Amino acid sequence: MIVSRETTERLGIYQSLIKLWNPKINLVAPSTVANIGQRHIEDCLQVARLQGPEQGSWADIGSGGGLPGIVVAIAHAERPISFILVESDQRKAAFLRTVIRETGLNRVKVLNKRIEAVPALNADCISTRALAPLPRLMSYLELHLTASGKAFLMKGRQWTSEVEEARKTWNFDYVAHPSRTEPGAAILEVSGVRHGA
Ligand SMILES: C[S@@+](CC[C@H](N)C(=O)[O-])C[C@H]1O[C@@H](n2cnc3c(N)ncnc32)[C@H](O)[C@@H]1O
Repeated sequence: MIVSRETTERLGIYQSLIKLWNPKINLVAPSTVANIGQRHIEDCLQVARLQGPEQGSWADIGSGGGLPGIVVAIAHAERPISFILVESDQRKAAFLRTVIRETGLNRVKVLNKRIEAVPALNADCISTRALAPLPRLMSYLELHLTASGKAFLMKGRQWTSEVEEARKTWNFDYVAHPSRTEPGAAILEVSGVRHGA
């Protein structure tokens, strides 16, 4: 992926805002602030490098400080995709709105609600990192992903056992993309989610 000057500038603004707000609202673990570029930005750019939609709608759920939602929205700013960042915490939602304003991301909106309380989003793509175990994520995907849509779920080292657990109650197809930033972790590309083993 070629990273344009505009993308680099926006990512720079985003990192500065995380550093500014982090002492007050803990967007990322304080121990990782010195290494935001590799630990968070590069980690999330991996999602943008996978084969995602060229247009349509993309929901990032449990966005927190915008990881991976803001990073992907910056990387795909030229694509006609409307992004929606779902985040239940009011202060984090305020942070996300500030980032959107300061970076001029005009296709990104914030929904300050719990994902379970949001009417079906019919998203073409859903992303998430560190929100919930896979079985619970499946129920969110069933509700909010279009039938032909796909999800990118950033999972830690325990992803194989989470897949096993989810398989007990859910049918789904997946491809595991090994993480380049965290050994053993993976980005699960999931589609065809339906209830029943
Ligand atoms: C562990 S943080 C991860 C944040 C971000 N995705 C990251 O990787 O840094 C989980 C975030 O999800 C939000 N959250 C938790 N449950 C939620 C729900 N049911 N609906 C919407 N947001 C939720 C929390 O407020 C928190 O900001």
